[in-house]
Amino acid sequence: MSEPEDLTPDAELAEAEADPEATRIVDPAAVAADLADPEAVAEVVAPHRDIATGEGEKLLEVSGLSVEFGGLAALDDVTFDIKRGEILGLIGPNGAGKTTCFNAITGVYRPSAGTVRFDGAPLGRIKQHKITRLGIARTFQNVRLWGEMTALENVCVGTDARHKTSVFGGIFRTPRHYREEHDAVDRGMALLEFVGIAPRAAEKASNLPYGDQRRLEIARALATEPKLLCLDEPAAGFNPSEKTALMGLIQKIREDGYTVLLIEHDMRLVMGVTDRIVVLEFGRKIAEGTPSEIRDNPAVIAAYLGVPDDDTA
Ligand SMILES: Nc1ncnc2c1ncn2[C@@H]1O[C@H](COP(=O)(O)OP(=O)(O)OP(=O)(O)O)[C@@H](O)[C@H]1O
Repeated sequence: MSEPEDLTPDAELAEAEADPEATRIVDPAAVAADLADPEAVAEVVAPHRDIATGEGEKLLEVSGLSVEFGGLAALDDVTFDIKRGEILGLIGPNGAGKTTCFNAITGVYRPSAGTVRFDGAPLGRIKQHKITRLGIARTFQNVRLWGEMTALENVCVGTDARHKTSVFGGIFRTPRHYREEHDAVDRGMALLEFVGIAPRAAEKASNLPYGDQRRLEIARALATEPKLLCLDEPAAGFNPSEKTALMGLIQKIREDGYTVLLIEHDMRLVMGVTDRIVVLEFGRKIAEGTPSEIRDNPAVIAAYLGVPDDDTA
């Protein structure tokens, strides 16, 4: 079967990939002229997502969630919800149960009690990869990328989660397979531009500066077209100006129609970017409210007392 002409990967990108002497820096405007237009990029980044939940209604409902490790209750009867279109912060001192809560929602851990409903249906005992397909994507506390793959390839792997081509289609290179491959490259480039690292598309992920690796992780998570994006300490290791830039990116992600669950240690960032905050301590929810309500909440102040600002979350 011959390759349909309009479905071949962009020539510039293929050339850059083939030339070992190349600087490995891709000019995004040469790969796709549309990347120069932020609105066009935002549209490609957030295509129509099939979300049953209405704007402002509960997208995720966590109810009575408990997780135990041996005798230790890492999460104890925790209840909260995330409304579609909001940025919800999940904070608490070290060991409070934030990551455990993420892991229980995303199918890494099995809760010992409680339920999680997502987009109107119970998640139950669903496997991790199925949760991605249902529309929950996450980044990790420690960056997890395919270091030997380029930035663009890392993102295209994310778009793969949405592809419909069967194994047969992949082996025999059906027109649909080519179309999806081409779409993945276009969308991958738009995602890299959206998070601010398109010029580094052809660089190996392991060669990217740390801050760009964190942005790449976010792009890869967005590539799966999630209904809910879970960010686990995305500003870890960032300097103040990188943190400010990250706040801008998180706001941009929300403006593009995504719902965000954010675990973050930096209080300035959490207070500045979230709509509501849930506070955990020793596995239990001790407070919930707007950033200003949380800032003045005596239980929260007590939980953090004596802990310098940058070490809290
Ligand atoms: N896989 C595990 N096995 C045993 N105990 C665990 C496991 N994961 C977490 N814990 C324990 O559960 C509790 C909650 O940990 P968790 O990592 O969820 O906290 P956290 O709020 O995310 O902390 P941090 O801010 O330090 O990342 C801690 O006491 C931790 O030691």
